[in-house]
Amino acid sequence: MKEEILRHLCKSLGKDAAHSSVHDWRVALSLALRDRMVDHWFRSTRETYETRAKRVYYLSMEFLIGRLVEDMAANLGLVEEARAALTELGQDYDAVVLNEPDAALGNGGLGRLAACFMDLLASLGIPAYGYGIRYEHGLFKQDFVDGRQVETAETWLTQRNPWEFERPEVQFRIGFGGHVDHHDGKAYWHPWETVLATAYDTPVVGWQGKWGNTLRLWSARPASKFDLESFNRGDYLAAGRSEALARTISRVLYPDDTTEAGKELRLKQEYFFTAASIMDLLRRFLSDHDDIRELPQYVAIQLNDTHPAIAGPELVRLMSDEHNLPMDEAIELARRCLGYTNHTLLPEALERWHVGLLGRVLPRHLEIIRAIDEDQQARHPGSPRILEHDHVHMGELAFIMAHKVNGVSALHTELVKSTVFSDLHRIHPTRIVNQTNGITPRRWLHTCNAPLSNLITREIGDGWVADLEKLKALNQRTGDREFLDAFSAAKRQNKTELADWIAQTCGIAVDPDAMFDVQIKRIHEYKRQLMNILETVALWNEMRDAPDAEWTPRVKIFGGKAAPGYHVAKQIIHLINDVARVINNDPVTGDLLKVVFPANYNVTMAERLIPAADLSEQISTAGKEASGTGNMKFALNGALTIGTLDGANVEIREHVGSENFFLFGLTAREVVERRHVHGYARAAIEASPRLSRVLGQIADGQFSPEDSSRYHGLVGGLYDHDYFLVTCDFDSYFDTQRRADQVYRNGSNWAAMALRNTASMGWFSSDRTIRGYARDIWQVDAVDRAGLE
Ligand SMILES: CCc1ccc([C@H](C)CC(=O)N[C@@H]2O[C@H](CO)[C@@H](O)[C@H](O)[C@H]2O)cc1
Repeated sequence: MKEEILRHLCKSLGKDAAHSSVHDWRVALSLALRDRMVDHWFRSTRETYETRAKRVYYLSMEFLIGRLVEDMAANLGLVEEARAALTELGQDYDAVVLNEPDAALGNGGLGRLAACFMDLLASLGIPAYGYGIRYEHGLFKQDFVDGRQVETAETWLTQRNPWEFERPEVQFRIGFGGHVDHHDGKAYWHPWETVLATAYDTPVVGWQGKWGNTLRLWSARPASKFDLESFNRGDYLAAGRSEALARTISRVLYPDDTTEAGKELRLKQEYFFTAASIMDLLRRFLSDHDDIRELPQYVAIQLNDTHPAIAGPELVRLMSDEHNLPMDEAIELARRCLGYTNHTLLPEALERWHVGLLGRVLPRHLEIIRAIDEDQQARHPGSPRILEHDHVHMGELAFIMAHKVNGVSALHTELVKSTVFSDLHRIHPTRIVNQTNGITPRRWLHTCNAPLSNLITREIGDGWVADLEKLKALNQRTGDREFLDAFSAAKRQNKTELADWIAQTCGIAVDPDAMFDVQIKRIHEYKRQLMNILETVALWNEMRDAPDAEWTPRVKIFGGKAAPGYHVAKQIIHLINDVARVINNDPVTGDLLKVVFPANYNVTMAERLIPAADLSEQISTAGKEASGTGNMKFALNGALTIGTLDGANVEIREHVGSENFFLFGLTAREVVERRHVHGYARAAIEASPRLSRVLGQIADGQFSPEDSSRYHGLVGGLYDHDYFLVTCDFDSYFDTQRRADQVYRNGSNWAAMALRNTASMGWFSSDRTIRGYARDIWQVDAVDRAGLE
C-alpha cells in the first residue's frame, strides 16, 4: 500500500512527497484504494453479463454519500494497512481521511437512504446501478451570522474527485420543448433545445469487496459546438450561452426537502437524469437481448419518490415511438419494470406540475400521460386521475405506472393506504407494500464508532458487520457488570472526543459526564426542534429556581439546515442560537445545562455526534415522519430514544422493548382528533404554567434583547395555529425528559437499557430492507457474497 500511495502521489498527482499537502496524500490514498476495487468491479460486471442476471436500477435525485475514503478502506478490509502505510510515510491517517469533502448530493433522509442502499446492494451482490445527477454544487454550506443561517455554495468539485471515472463515450442527447408531429399513426417529437448527458461512474464495493456495482451520475454538457463566430464578433456572452445554459441543469442541488419548488429548472433536472438513465439501461438491455418485451424479466427500476416519476412516460415513449409497441402494451410493460417508494405524506412535498409548464417542456410526455390516464380510466372507471385541476400529479402518475408502491415504515405505509392513496389503494388492494427503512452497519457503527465496534467484535466476533442480527447475542450481557462498564467506557470515550471537538469548533466547554441529548436532522416544524428548545428553556427556568436541587447535567446538541426559503425554520434556528447564548453564559446554571449548535450539519458531523449521544430526540408530530433513519443510527450506537409513536420509532420500540424507550405524546389518530378541537393550542398553553411562562419569556425578547419583538410571530403562531401540536405534547415531553434524568442518574440501569437497544437493532440493517425489496418488488435473488471466497 505504501508504494502504491507514493506512486500515485508522484505519478498521478505529480507531487514530491516532501512538498505534499494533506489533500495530496488523501487523493493519493484514494487512488490507491480505487486501484484495489476495479478488479472486483470488472469481474462483477462481466459475471452479470455472462449470467444474464436481472439488474436493479435505483433512480434518485439525491445520493447523500458523505466521505468515501474510510468506507472504501473498511469495505476492502484495508484500514489498518492504509493507516500503517501513511504512518510510515509520516502522515496522520485520521487527518488525511477527514480532509475529504463530503459528497453532499442530497438534502436529508431520502438521499442518505439511497447511499445506504447502494452499499447494501453491493454487499448482497445484487447487480445494480444507482442513477443520479453529478451536481457541481451539493447542499449549501451553512454558517451562522449573529445566530442566523446564511447559505454559501458548496464546492466539493473544486478539488479533484478521485473516486469517479469520466465516461465521455457514454453520452445521450436529452431534448426539451419543441413540438410533436403525428402522421401515419406515429408521433415525432422535435425538441427545441438539446443538451448532452455525460456519465461519471463511481464504483461501489460491498463489505469485504466481493462485489462491485456502479453509481452513474449524469453531468449536462452543451450539445452544440462552441459558438466561435459570436466569439470572433466579441460577443463572448453569446459564445458561452449554450454552454452556460446546458451546465445549469446539473449545476446545483435544490435545497428543499419538503416543499416542491415547482420551478422549470427542477423539472428539467428530473427529466434530464431520468431520460439519460432510461436510455442507458435500455441500450444495455438491447446489447444482449433483441425482444424488448422481455425487459421486465431483466430490469427492475425503483423510483426514489416522485422526483424520477417521468420515467414511466419516458419508457412508454421509447417503447411506442422508437420500438413501435402499441401504447397499451408499452404501458403494461413499463409498469412491470417500475416500483415507486413514497417518503412523505406532507401535502406540500407531493409534486404536481402545472400542465402548461409540463406541456411546454415535455410536449410528447404530456400526450403520453393523457394516454396513461385514459388507459387507467378504461380499466378502472372513476379511478383518481393523474391530470386534475390543470396539474399533473406525479404521485398518481408514479402509483399508476408502478406494479409495486411502498411506504418506508409500517405506520407510514398504513397512512399511505388510508390517506394520500386511499382511492388507488381501493382499486389496487395488493399494490402497496411496506419496506421499513434500514441503515448500513458499516458506516453507522463499524466505521464511525471504533470503541464500541471493537468491544462488540472482541465479545462476539466480527460476523455482526455482515449480519447485524448477530448483535442479539449481546442481550446476554445486560446483567454483566464488567461488560456494561466496558460498554459505558466506549460511550464515554466518544463523548470525551466530542467534547474536545465542541470546544475547538464552538468554543463551548461541555462535561462528558453530562447527558448528551442530541437532535440532528433537517429543521422542519413537524420535526419539532421548537418543542425541544422550549423544553430546554423550561428546564433552565427550573434549574434557576432551585439551583441546589439534584439536577442531571445536560448538553443539548442541535444540528440541521433549513431550506433557504423556509422562513419559520430559519426563525427556529435563530431562537436556538439566541437561547444558547443566554444559557451558556448563565453563571447560575453553569455546567448544569449547555446548548450547542455546530453549523453545517452533514454526514461527517453525524458520524461524529451519533457515537457520543446518550439521548436521541425523535419527537416529530405523530403521523408526520415517514420513517426516520437517524433514530436507527442512534439506537444502534447505544443511545436511548425519547420519541413519539411516529414512523419507524414504533418498530424500534417494538424491537428494543417499551421499557427501553422513553415514549410520550399523542398518537397519529389522537393528533387528527385533537385538530378538530377548537382552540386546542391556546387551551393547552393556558393549562400549562410551565409552557406559558416560557412563551412569555421568548415573546418578551428575553433571549433577543437587541430585538425584543423578534419572536412575536413564532409565539403567536403557537397560540393561533400550532398545526404540529407542540403545545399539546409539551407537558408530556417535559415529564418524560425528567424521567430520563432519573434513569440517567442511575448509570448502570441506563447502560443496560442502552445495551438492549444496540443488541436489538439487527433488524434495522438495510440488509433486511434490501432483501425485502428484492423479494417483494424486484424479484431478484440476494446472494450474500460477503462470505464467498
Ligand atoms: C420536491 C422537494 C422534496 C425533496 C425531497 C423530499 C423527500 C421525500 C424528503 C425526505 O427526505 N423524506 C424522508 O425520507 C426518509 C427516507 O425514507 C424518511 O426516513 C424520512 O422520514 C422522510 O422525511 C420531498 C420533497
